[in-house]
Amino acid sequence: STSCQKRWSPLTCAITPVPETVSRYHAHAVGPNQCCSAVVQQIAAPVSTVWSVVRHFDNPQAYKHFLKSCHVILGDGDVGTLREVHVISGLPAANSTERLEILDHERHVISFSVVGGDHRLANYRSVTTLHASPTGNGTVVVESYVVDIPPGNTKEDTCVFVDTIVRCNLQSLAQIAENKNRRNNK
Ligand SMILES: C[C@H](/C=C/[C@]1(O)[C@@]2(C)CO[C@]1(C)CC(=O)C2)CC(=O)O
Repeated sequence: STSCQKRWSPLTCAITPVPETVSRYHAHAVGPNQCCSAVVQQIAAPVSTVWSVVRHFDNPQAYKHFLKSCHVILGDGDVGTLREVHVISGLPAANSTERLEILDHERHVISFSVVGGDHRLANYRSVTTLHASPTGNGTVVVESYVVDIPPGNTKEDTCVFVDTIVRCNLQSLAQIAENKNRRNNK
């Protein structure tokens, strides 16, 4: 897996057309007291393997290691389902109530919004899309978000905080998907 966020070279970006799911799903309306960013993670496993992990809205803790538990409080796993997650100790957060906004198994798009909870990221919404790597049979994950800047915080600090958590989550997703891919290929 990658040890840090991999940036595409200008050449790669120049010759790789932007998939329509990137332009369509990662464009966020950002208000004056909000911040927005995106994290890109390369994974050495096929999109189908990565999707088999990230698609389970009721089991984020499978790869999000800041979460210690999750249970569904409403819905059947489709758009509109509500989950409540509980956070490990040590973070400025205890729990969060989150709504599934998009779950597209064809385009490999999952999106959720935070609708409540005891934490500081009000109106957090993220979109995660999976793309087959331009070369080889790996996956490029793009996760973007928009969130209110908490009172007393700067835009930069908010982005650093959220980018750090998202990057950890995607690095963990890479490990899990690559391990699963190795097991599948045994
Ligand atoms: C940044 C985002 C999650 C954040 C949190 O889940 C939370 C909603 C409660 O605990 C956190 C781990 C940190 C926080 O302050 C707000 C990443 C993700 O889960 O996709």
